[in-house]
Amino acid sequence: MTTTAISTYEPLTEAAAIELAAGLLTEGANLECREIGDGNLNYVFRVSDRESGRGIIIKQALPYAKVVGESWPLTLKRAAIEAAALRKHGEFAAGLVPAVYGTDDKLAYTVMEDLSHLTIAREGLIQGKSYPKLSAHIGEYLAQTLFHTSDFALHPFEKKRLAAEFSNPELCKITEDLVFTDPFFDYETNDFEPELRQSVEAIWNNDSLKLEAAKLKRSFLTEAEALLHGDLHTGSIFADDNETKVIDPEFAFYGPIGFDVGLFLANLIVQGITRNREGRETIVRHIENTWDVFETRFTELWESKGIEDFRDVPGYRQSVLQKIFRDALGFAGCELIRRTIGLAHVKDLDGIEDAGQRIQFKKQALRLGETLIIKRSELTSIQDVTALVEEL
Ligand SMILES: Nc1ncnc2c1ncn2[C@@H]1O[C@H](COP(=O)(O)OP(=O)(O)O)[C@@H](O)[C@H]1O
Ligand SMILES: CSC[C@H]1O[C@H](OP(=O)(O)O)[C@H](O)[C@@H]1O
Repeated sequence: MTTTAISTYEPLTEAAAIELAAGLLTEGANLECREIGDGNLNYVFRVSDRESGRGIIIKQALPYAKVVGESWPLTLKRAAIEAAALRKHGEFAAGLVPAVYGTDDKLAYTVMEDLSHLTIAREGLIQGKSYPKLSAHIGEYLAQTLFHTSDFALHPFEKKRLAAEFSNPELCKITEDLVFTDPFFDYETNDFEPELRQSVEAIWNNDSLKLEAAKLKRSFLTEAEALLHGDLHTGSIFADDNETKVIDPEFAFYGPIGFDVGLFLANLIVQGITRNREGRETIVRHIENTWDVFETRFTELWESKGIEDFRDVPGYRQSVLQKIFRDALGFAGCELIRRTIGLAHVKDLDGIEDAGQRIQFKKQALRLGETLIIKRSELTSIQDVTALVEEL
């Protein structure tokens, strides 16, 4: 795709987005455009042909975090990272990410496949949808993207080249602060109802919990295991009954494999907390199936494509998967806590209108988060985890 005549960064308008899209949609098409971004950080323009309804998406980074405003400057490079991660992950999980049609680093935008025929999984799950293929698809996505970008599959030179290409310090700092640090201290970014103060202060005063959070943060800071999505929550997944597409990898970087796995599990758990017994079963099955599919496919890839000299040493693969599982539970615990009392909440919980019920669910989320962090070495199977959700 060619770049525009605009030579310096400026935020796109709907009219400018139509101009950019004109060459990509059918010539002479009668185009319309709407800014549809509902995330925390970026503009998302949908340009479509009024007659056919066919569209494309132009996602543009702003030089600051949209949710806070200009007082929180943020690198424009995140747009290039997101496009490169979509392309790299697409090499291994084709069909599970949107196609990228073009990028412009100066204007910090990516042109990609329009997925408007699907629904954001968080929204659908809140409405009670079950998405029968969601966990099989995400388990597959996790195994393919994480295995193929790790030292288990790549020559060490290529792995380190990719790790350098995906250096993403500003976005990582957001996660280091908002997921791993701020919720564990009385910091002003935190945001919670007064009814939760007692539970929150118990977290701030719990040194054993904080010790484990510190270890998890250190893993996130130091363990360059694979190219992560970096923010794999259910708001970053489009789905229907047959299709699943993972979007928004602007937090991509080389980090611990369990982080992507844990974030997805945590966001399923949050949804499970809000459901009645029957609805919760669907979520429990998704939690179990995500791990089962991930573990099975990772094992197959290990055996068929693994290049590590120690690959066939008895017990090595099992120890790698055990570490990923343990890390995933710890990271899931941190995600549960930060989505409840940190800066960035989730609609699954905040959208509950009955205040008493909302507070009860949030307390459950905090308790489960603490348990996953503290007991991550004792929970040895995914059924140990789902038992905790079923017991609620
Ligand atoms: N490829 C796409 N097709 C259709 N809608 C999209 C697409 N990408 C993003 N969107 C819409 O824009 C919203 C925000 O996109 P997202 O990538 O999550 O932005 P942010 O980085 O700001 O969180 C999504 O929730 C979805 O509604
Ligand atoms: C100020 S960024 C807060 C939060 O937003 C990101 O999510 P998304 O881009 O999907 O809206 C990420 O989870 C950050 O932690």
